Amino acid sequence: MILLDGKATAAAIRSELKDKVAAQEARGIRTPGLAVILVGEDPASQVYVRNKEKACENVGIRSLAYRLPADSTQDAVEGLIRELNARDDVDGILLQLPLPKGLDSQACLDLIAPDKDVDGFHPVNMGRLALGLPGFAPCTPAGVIELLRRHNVTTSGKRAVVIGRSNIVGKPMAMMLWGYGDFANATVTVCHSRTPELAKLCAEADILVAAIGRPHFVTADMVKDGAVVVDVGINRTDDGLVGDCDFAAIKDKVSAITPVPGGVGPMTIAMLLVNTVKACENHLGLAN
Ligand SMILES: Nc1nc(=O)c2c([nH]1)NC[C@@H]1CN(c3ccc(C(=O)N[C@@H](CCC(=O)O)C(=O)O)cc3)C=[N+]21
Repeated sequence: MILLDGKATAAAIRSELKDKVAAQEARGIRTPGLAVILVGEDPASQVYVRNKEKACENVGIRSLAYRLPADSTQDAVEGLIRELNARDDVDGILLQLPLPKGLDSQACLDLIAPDKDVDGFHPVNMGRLALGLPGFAPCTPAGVIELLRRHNVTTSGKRAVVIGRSNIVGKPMAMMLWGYGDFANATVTVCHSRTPELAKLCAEADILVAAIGRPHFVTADMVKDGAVVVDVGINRTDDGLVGDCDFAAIKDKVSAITPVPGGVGPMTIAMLLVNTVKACENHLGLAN
């Protein structure tokens, strides 16, 4: 069994980015800038935002944090986004989700300039992904693809099953497994809460991606012998942070599996940094 080590892979990506940013800086090219907007005091979001700031610092990306009160108006959040859209020193804008109740997150995301949308959530970038055009892909599925690629997991011609159809993970994940650049080329099925015989379908998967948000949802009977299992779940339970898969029960059946923590999570942040460096290169007219 191969452990798909997201923590180590993310560290390797950060180190590559760090060298790239340092080399550009040495040539007098300005460093990439990422603006992170956090509205409210959700404790998990605060931890994520702090981790993103640390990751930026680690690779030499300037991070600008904007912390707005939980009772901010829609106009206040939109005003900040417009201001950041107009700033030449801001290459990427990340609006930490979820927003406090009463705020319209889609309206905010729609306002982020697509060339600064390093989360890949803007309809233009989702559309570009669907069409196979260059743009920004959402960081979590992009991180999964990169993790598979760097571990030489064969996806071409394989049967992939994605559990979950969210706009930020399941949907873009399925599109990327169909084909992403010259990678993937899998045959993809997306299942969800109303899929009949979900367990049976999953058990046919060569590659199984779990993005449901329910601890230990994927049990041993749902996993084919020798399958590659990617666990996107981040569930905070009394037993600590657990994924969507019953890792202990399936680890001996699989050919490869991601741990939680230390799997997809760190890759998500690494891809945010990749997208930010790419946004900066695009803004400066450098090839990437
Ligand atoms: N605009 C926006 N973009 C996001 O990308 C975004 C978001 N909003 N809202 C919340 C989710 C969640 N997310 C995670 C990123 C890293 C870890 C991560 O690194 N997890 C560590 C554990 C960290 C811990 O202990 O909590 C791991 O899995 O090893 C987890 C979750 C990004 N999100």
